[in-house]
Amino acid sequence: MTRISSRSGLSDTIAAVATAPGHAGVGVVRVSGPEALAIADALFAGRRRPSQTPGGRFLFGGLLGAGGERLDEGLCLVFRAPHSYTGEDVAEFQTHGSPAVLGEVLTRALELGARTARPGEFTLRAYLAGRLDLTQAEAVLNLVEADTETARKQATLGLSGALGERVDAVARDLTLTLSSIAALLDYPDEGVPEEERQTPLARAETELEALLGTAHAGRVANQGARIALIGAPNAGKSSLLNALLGYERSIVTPIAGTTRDYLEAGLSLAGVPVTLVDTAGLRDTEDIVEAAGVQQAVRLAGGADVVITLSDGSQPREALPLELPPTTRAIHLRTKADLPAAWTDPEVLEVSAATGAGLPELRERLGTELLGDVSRSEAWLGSERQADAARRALEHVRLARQLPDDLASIELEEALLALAELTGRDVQDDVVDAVFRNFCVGK
Ligand SMILES: Nc1nc2c(c(=O)[nH]1)N(C=O)[C@@H](CNc1ccc(C(=O)N[C@@H](CCC(=O)O)C(=O)O)cc1)CN2
Ligand SMILES: Nc1nc2c(ncn2[C@@H]2O[C@H](COP(=O)(O)OP(=O)(O)OP(=O)(O)O)[C@@H](O)[C@H]2O)c(=O)[nH]1
Ligand SMILES: [Mg+2]
Repeated sequence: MTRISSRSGLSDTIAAVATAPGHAGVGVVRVSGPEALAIADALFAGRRRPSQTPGGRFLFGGLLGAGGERLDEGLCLVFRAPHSYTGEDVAEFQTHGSPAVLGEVLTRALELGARTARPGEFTLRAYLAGRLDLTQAEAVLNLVEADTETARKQATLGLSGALGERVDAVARDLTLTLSSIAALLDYPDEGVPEEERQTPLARAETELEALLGTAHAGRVANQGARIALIGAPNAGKSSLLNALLGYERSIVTPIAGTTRDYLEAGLSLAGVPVTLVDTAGLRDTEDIVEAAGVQQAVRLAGGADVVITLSDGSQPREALPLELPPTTRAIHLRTKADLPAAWTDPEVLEVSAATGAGLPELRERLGTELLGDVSRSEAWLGSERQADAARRALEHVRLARQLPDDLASIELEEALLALAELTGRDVQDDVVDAVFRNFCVGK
């Protein structure tokens, strides 16, 4: 991917295919910048010239090659600055969704003076035009990549500006405190009344803590999570994987040691994209293939976001031959609940892959482990970059609460800088570049 520098070449006109590679009903080429409508005039022949068409309209007509031949028939959408996604003049060509047509239309736009858009450059332009803040731009990225309901909901919330508003509310409290400190600095004997200083700061601290509490859920919603199934041979790991998936993905037999190589399968759980990992049953074994599988299982348990341990409820209980680190998010299951129980434990969830008993409860527990108890109607932090900035802001606010007025001011300025970086209101070019580098071309 080309490295972008966010402020260079912004007066150019850019073009890209906006739809996914491959064949589809309709495909879109987008052109944005000062020459967009002039390019459209040369590329498109309809009832009217695009440059003579008011913004917000579409034209039906022919898309023309260099010799005036028809490449396809399609639509031209006309947007006029500042009333477009980027804030610039934009022409969109909606063609039949063939890579051949889209490739030739794009080539023609480039011949007519556009240059290929860099990854995320349409959205970058929207950000630089002040139409989106950086949290909204990142929400666009998360929305394009969303596969599941929770990811989609959070991205839509972020796109509406809800996350930026949460951050701005904190920033207002910090500014308020800073100004009351500044107003009293000339009167060194007075100091800011404790209450005037602590109330907004306490509120800011609480809100930043709440925001940071959403970072894990945000990461899981956007990146997904890995859930490893761990237990002795025959505990019912593969059966549970199949039951959760709703189809027979993994081989199940009464022979202990059936699963040797690990196996992954994707599904949506709690509206979150999840990879379930079935592993070899843990035991000492002479079989070198199985032993390698057991080693893998231990490694997979270590790398999983959640570990589900399974113990056969119809057999005498045996301890898991594996120490999970105390920080592991683990759910313990007693399997084969349809059979007479050889043991019970109120701490352990009972499930039966055979009857489906306990699976709704298991899905709910998994939802809690994955997302925590954050409110789904509030905006969550949507990237590591945002979480990092929020963390720095929180540290400065905490310090400010313990320091005398003049030193507190310095910490509050720092906290405000971190928040401005979060929303992108005041941010270094390289941070912006790093955000947009993750986009695809055409977005
Ligand atoms: N064809 C197409 N569909 C798309 C986009 C696009 O660029 N093209 N979008 C891009 O990712 C998203 C929609 N986002 C957009 C946001 C603002 C404007 C826009 O023109 N706004 C003007 C006019 C508003 C109005 O007419 O009410 C404005 O805000 O002034 C267009 C698309 C999703 N669907
Ligand atoms: N009655 C009953 N039998 C089950 C249940 N789940 C699994 N079994 C049986 O238990 C045996 C082992 O099941 P698997 O799912 O292959 O167990 P596993 O943990 O994957 O075993 P390995 O791959 O050998 O480690 C099979 O005969 C299953 O039919 C259940 O919920 N109820
Ligand atoms: Mg198995």
